[in-house]
Amino acid sequence: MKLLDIMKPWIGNKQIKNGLNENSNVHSLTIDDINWSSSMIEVMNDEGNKTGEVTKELLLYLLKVTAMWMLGDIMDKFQEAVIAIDLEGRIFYVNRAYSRILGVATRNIIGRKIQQIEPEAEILKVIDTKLPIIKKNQYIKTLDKYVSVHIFPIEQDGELKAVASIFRDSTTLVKLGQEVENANEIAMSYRRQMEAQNDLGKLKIIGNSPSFLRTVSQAIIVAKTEATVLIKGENGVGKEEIAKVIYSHSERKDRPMIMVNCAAIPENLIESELFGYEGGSFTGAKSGGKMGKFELANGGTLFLDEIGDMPLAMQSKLLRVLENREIEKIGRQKNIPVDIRMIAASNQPLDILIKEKKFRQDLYFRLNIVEIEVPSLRDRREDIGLLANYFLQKYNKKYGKSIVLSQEVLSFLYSYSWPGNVRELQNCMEYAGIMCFEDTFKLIHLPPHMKESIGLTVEKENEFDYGNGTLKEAVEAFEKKVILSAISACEDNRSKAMKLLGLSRRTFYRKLNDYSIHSGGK
Ligand SMILES: Nc1ncnc2c1ncn2[C@@H]1O[C@H](COP(=O)(O)OP(=O)(O)OP(=O)(O)O)[C@@H](O)[C@H]1O
Repeated sequence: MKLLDIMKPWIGNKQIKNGLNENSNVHSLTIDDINWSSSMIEVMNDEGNKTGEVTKELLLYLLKVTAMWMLGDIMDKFQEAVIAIDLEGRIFYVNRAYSRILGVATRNIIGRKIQQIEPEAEILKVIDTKLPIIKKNQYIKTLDKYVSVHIFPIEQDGELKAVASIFRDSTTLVKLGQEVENANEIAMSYRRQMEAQNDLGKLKIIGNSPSFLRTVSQAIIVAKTEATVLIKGENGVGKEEIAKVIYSHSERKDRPMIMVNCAAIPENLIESELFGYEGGSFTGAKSGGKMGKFELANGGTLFLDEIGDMPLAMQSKLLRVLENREIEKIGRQKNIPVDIRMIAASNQPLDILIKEKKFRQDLYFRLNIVEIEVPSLRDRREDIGLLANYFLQKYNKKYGKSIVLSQEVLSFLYSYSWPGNVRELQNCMEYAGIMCFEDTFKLIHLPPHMKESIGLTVEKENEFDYGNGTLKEAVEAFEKKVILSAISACEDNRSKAMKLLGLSRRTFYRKLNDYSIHSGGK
């Protein structure tokens, strides 16, 4: 390999004076032949004949200059920006990518001190520390760009001479990464929704609306933790169902879940119900004592429904349990340690109860570690059809029927305000399951309060004229009316009316005869 051939692209065919013979062929200096111990280096032609001489210093200088040109040209091809500063911070080298990424011309940078351009520049730190810095995806505010930087000291014979920095514009990469992350997030949320849907299938809880699926996803996520959860939502929205989702997805699913409806326990019994008592601790106490719900739930989960109805004195006790994780059993000297995962639910706005001093704020904060809101049925009307059909099938099975929803009822269900939420819808379907003896569930089969809401007349019991006769006459008149309305509700289908009334064939026909009820219910 010819050494000067390497230099050729940079120094061209110019003959180098000052040490090289006028006639020497600079292309013919062969690396392998150089005798570096000599102060003069011989230059040969291609045939191997000596054509001249060059001093070692000059050759070394040429090599350095060439190397710099060469490297400079190579570094200008880099996508990465390169900058080098001396120990005073003066910039003595930048490549083309540097001026492109920073948007400044090289001539405006070379010779300037980096302190004037960027006083806080990381590169300055390396002058003091002599330690390299590697940073990925640093956001540069002034450029609105992300860069990955590698700053390193340049030392010669153990002495720091300069500091260089190579950095890459990683904005596209970072943005791509962010997009991938977003895509992952979306995929995750779809996955969670899918899981939620599968779980709904297993749990027999119905709903496909985004807001309901979000609630279920939240429940599944929080289930894996030990956090106390407060479930909020109107009456009958399915708070208890969500509590079951949390329980069935938690680590404690194999241990008991004890449910307490705080509104259903009389105030004077709530303490003994929750905390239990030792035998003989008060008059009327069972001799063997009683385990409270907390003790029963030990190691498992306690679901306190309607927490807003808990008396204030009990709230203080509950707060103590949550803080100390031990219960004070009535009549017992020593507290009992408990390990309980708490889930509470309320359909009352606790913030208002707090303002009215009916609910302790400190207890609220203790319970409300994670809050889950179950949306009202009004706010997820997409679920109405699904739920209605689910309940109708359930009650069809229970009452041996095969009723289907009519379009008019379905439209009504979608437009109704559902103050009682899912429970009201469930009751409506059960009512139809009992009262409808046709194949189609029509408006007339809706429960009375719903019929009234759309102006359908409802026969009221107290509108019945019992007359002034004997009790027997009044009972007979009433019986006739009930039979007639059953026949009418079943559109003159007597077998259905018979079933609706719960009468045997013989009794039914005897009564038709007794009351002279003939065709068409007349
Ligand atoms: N998504 C659902 N899928 C199927 N059934 C549901 C769903 N949500 C609620 N239900 C049913 O509706 C009824 C009321 O639900 P739940 O008791 O969970 O409501 P809640 O909000 O706890 O009521 P409350 O405010 O009275 O305590 C229950 O019979 C329950 O099984």
